[in-house]
Amino acid sequence: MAITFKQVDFTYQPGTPFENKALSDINVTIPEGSYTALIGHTGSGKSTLLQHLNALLKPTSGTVTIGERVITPETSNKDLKRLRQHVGIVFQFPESQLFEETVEKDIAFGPQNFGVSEAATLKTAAEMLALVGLPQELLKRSPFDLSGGQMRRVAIAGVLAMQPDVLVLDEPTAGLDPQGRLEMMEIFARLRHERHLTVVLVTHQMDDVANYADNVIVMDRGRVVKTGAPREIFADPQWLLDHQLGLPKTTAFARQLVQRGWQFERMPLTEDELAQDLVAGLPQSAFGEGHDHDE
Ligand SMILES: Nc1ncnc2c1ncn2[C@@H]1O[C@H](COP(=O)(O)OP(=O)(O)OP(=O)(O)O)[C@@H](O)[C@H]1O
Repeated sequence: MAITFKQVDFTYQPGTPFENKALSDINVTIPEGSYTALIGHTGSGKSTLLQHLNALLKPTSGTVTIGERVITPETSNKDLKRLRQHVGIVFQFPESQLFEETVEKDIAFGPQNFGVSEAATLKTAAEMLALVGLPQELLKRSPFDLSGGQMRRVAIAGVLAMQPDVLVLDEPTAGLDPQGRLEMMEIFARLRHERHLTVVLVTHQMDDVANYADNVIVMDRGRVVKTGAPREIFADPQWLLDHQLGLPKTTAFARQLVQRGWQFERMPLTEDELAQDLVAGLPQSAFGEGHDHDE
């Protein structure tokens, strides 16, 4: 499901002393099936744009087309339930929204609200728990007895239980340890392929952008200032610095090598690319006996 913004402005609390224009003239498409990263320094408008993806906020002017549905400033709040089923948003620290007595009931809550039978929703809950990498014995436990990382996975399972076409993630790894972060990011990558999801990731982690995204939207002061593949976005470090953004660690390291005379045919973005390029650029004598350089 693609989502397209046309000439979208959004102003918080218009006509009051707190009036704040958070989005200006947004024209951008999130292509169906893409893994789109939304980046920009703090206060640039990412969360505001994100809330337009399922009409939690409606544009002050312009249109947002979500699949077939066109959202305008006049769109009524009624009748948005279906849309919200198609676009699932995992907000920051989603575990804070858990509330049911058991994990199973929490995951089943959304589909039950849509009138799905209890038996079917409990089956879905079990499936979704497995999908986020948690064991079935947690189903009957209270979500409040789980670790923070497990609680977050349960909350994500609850969003997935609605079978969304688009999964929107607002800094989903915030506060997790490195292993937890990696596992979480791998779950999203797997889900994207298995369930043919369109993924939108709001993040400050440039390594995650380099490793997972195939499309990037850069925001600055309420405007989209650049869109493109990660390689295009990370090609100009000075531009990134000017917009208070960094480079992926691998690219930053590769730049250090370039300053010392190393030549890359393309700037490596991921550890894998860096390792390949380094090995390809080293003389055979750098390797132990028996190593096949082209392996
Ligand atoms: N409820 C609100 N009322 C008024 N202004 C708001 C509200 N929410 C956000 N803003 C303002 O809108 C602008 C964009 O904020 P937004 O939260 O979308 O940025 P962000 O890029 O998501 O930031 P962060 O990376 O810190 O989460 C900021 O100037 C912010 O202060």
